[in-house]
Amino acid sequence: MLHIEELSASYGEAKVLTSAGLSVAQGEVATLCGRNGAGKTTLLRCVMGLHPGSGKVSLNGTDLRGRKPFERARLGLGWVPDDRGAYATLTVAESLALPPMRSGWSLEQIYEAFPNLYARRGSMSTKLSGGEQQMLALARALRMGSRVLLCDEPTEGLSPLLVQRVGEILRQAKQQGIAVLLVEQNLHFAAEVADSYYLLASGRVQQTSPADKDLLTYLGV
Ligand SMILES: Nc1ncnc2c1ncn2[C@@H]1O[C@H](COP(=O)(O)OP(=O)(O)OP(=O)(O)O)[C@@H](O)[C@H]1O
Repeated sequence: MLHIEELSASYGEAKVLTSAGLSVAQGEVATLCGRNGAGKTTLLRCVMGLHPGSGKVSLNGTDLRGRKPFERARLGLGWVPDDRGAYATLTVAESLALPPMRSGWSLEQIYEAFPNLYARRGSMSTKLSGGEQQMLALARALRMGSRVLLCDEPTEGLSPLLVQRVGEILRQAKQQGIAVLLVEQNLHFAAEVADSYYLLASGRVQQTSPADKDLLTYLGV
């Protein structure tokens, strides 16, 4: 579904990605691990078209090179950023009422899956707690009808109960054939949802597994 090949990216002279590649199939959750500063967010940003990169990114066989972020979103990429990206001028209900780009979850489905967002539907998005904003970012991607979710540390700073909720929602998305590229440092959480694991180190990506001692040593867990 999502295929990344020989992706390279830099900030000025500093090379962050050098020939990185990975694939995520329909209904698969692929976890991307790596140390702080390894380039995980940069990789997601390149896939979304938010940072320039050379190499090939394709979605269901469609080459995304040269396409703007909104075009990629229309093709089915959903961005769940680590800074949550809440709209400062919209309430929760207004954020979720934006017309879906594709056929996504209904508002009823969203509010059933995210009861805390239903409770806070009249609040300004930026007044939500960090965890609630994280939920809103995920809810918006599902509401938009995204077929591939690019999730950047969706459990960061969440209470154990909310982490569990995110896990349930990702499993539900998987069952619907949605693919997820998950940047996650919490390997215990990843183990509950992931089908495959990749490690980003020295600008390259290699397939790994949570049982791989090298991975655990590398991540210091
Ligand atoms: N806008 C920027 N300008 C210059 N350098 C940047 C910029 N954004 C990120 N970097 C650098 O690029 C490298 C990769 O950053 P990135 O955020 O992609 O890593 P990461 O693996 O997601 O890290 P973390 O786990 O800490 O979020 C880091 O060394 C970072 O300092």
